[in-house]
Amino acid sequence: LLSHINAMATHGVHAGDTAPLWEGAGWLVAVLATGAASQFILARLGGDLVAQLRIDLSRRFVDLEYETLANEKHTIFGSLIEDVASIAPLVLVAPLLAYNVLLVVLYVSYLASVSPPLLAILAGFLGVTVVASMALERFLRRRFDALRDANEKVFEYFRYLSEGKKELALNAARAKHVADELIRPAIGRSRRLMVQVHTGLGFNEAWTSTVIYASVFVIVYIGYASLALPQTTIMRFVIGALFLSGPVAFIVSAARQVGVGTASLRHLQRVGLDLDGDGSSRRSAVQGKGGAWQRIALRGVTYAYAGEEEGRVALGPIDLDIQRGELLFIVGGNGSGKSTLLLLLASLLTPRTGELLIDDVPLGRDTQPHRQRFTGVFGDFFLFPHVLDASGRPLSDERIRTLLTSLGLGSLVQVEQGELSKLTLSTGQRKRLALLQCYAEDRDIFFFDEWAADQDTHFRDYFYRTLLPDLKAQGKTVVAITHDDRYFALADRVVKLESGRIVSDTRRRDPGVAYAAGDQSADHRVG
Ligand SMILES: Nc1ncnc2c1ncn2[C@@H]1O[C@H](COP(=O)(O)OP(=O)(O)OP(=O)(O)O)[C@@H](O)[C@H]1O
Repeated sequence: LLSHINAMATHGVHAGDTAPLWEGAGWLVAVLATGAASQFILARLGGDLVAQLRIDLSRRFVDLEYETLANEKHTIFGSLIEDVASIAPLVLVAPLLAYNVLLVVLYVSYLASVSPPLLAILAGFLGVTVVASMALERFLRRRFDALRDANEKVFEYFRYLSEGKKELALNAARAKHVADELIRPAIGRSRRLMVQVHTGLGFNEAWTSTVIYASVFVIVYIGYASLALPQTTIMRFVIGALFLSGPVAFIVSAARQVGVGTASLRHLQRVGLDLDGDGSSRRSAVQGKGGAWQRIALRGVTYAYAGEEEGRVALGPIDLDIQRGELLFIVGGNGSGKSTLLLLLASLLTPRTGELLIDDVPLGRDTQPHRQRFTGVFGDFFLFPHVLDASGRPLSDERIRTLLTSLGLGSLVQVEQGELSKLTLSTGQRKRLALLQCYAEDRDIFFFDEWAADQDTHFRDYFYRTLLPDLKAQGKTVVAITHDDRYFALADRVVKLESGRIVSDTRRRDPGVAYAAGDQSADHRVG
């Protein structure tokens, strides 16, 4: 089309000659057809790439160690929203960039056929633009990273708004503090950085189009004044150079998506979600089974959370042996390390020093099979609506209904194809639903982090006197964190923590006795 327009412009058109019109129309149809086809292919490719990116990212979130984000829940929230949203355009723009680079190559080869000396002048101008753009990109890179971090802070404060809604509704002074002292400055910082980077990029775009017009101006001038080229050559070249400005402008403007997207890629790398890494090894182990065991032991284990001051440990050093089938209570004051101990036992945290042994064999690096031995309810548990068995299959509706009834939830929650109808219950009722999930999973070790704290007296009693002994009777190992001292006597063993150390480890001499006296009423037997 370009060459046809050039031929018409340089040779002229005779009055009444419709042939060039038809030829032009033919070329335009070809441009439309190939343009539409390429856009369709690009859209499909872009859609596939974005979908693949989302699948990859969510898989990596699943694979990511709990420990990595233990202190930074807002990071995961922000990454899922911000990073996916900004990497997607980067992925989408990649094929378009390739397409425009190809156009540039085609136009340049056409221009080379028109006039190599004029192309050399144009290349000089474009070279300056490319070098200036690259320098700007390097300069803005740190700003883009700072912008990503500033947005992270904004997300953290947004979380205050959703999770602290009730507190904020009650306390106008706090609501004002969050809005004026936290959110507004954080948004202000993000806005400043956004203005800086987009001003820089906008300046670069304006500069690039000026350079292209300047190059056309200089080409016309030098073409006539110094190189004494024929008018037709200069005109053909100028039209070609103006065609070239479109793809060049696109490539320069893509720097926005590239800048934001690569900042998000670097952010993912920082939080351990590197898209280049290979998560397949851990994924392959997910299906692994725990295997038979008799004793889990911690030897000289210490743990310190990231960001804690040097030398301060949350737990340890600790030595602890747990026998299969034991009903163990972990007790102690707030912050004494009970939850941390539980996370270490389940190898959700990795000891800083010491090791976890299964039947005297160190656990090693592949912790997945060991984790499959555990099911339980964390202090800050999350409730999934789908009830699955140990191998991930939906539990039968009939079985779920039986469990719901035994947990006093039969009339509150319906079930259809393994999915619970609602999770919006009271805190105590939600904990019972969480317990239902544990029964569905039916693993070797059941753990409970202050499960009974939100239960009414009846259910609390039922938990300690019926549920826990039932689990033990089924051969399960039970580790329960508790403050309910009136039930301590029901455990086989009570381990007490203080300031991260075990200060007492008491075993009952006759583990059978207390259970014989326990409440075994049929209407509350689970399963
Ligand atoms: N995610 C975390 N990041 C940093 N420090 C933590 C984190 N979780 C716990 N800690 C610290 O580790 C220590 C032990 O905490 P842990 O939650 O294990 O105590 P706990 O005995 O379960 O307390 P509680 O009875 O209040 O639940 C505390 O000093 C606490 O400040």
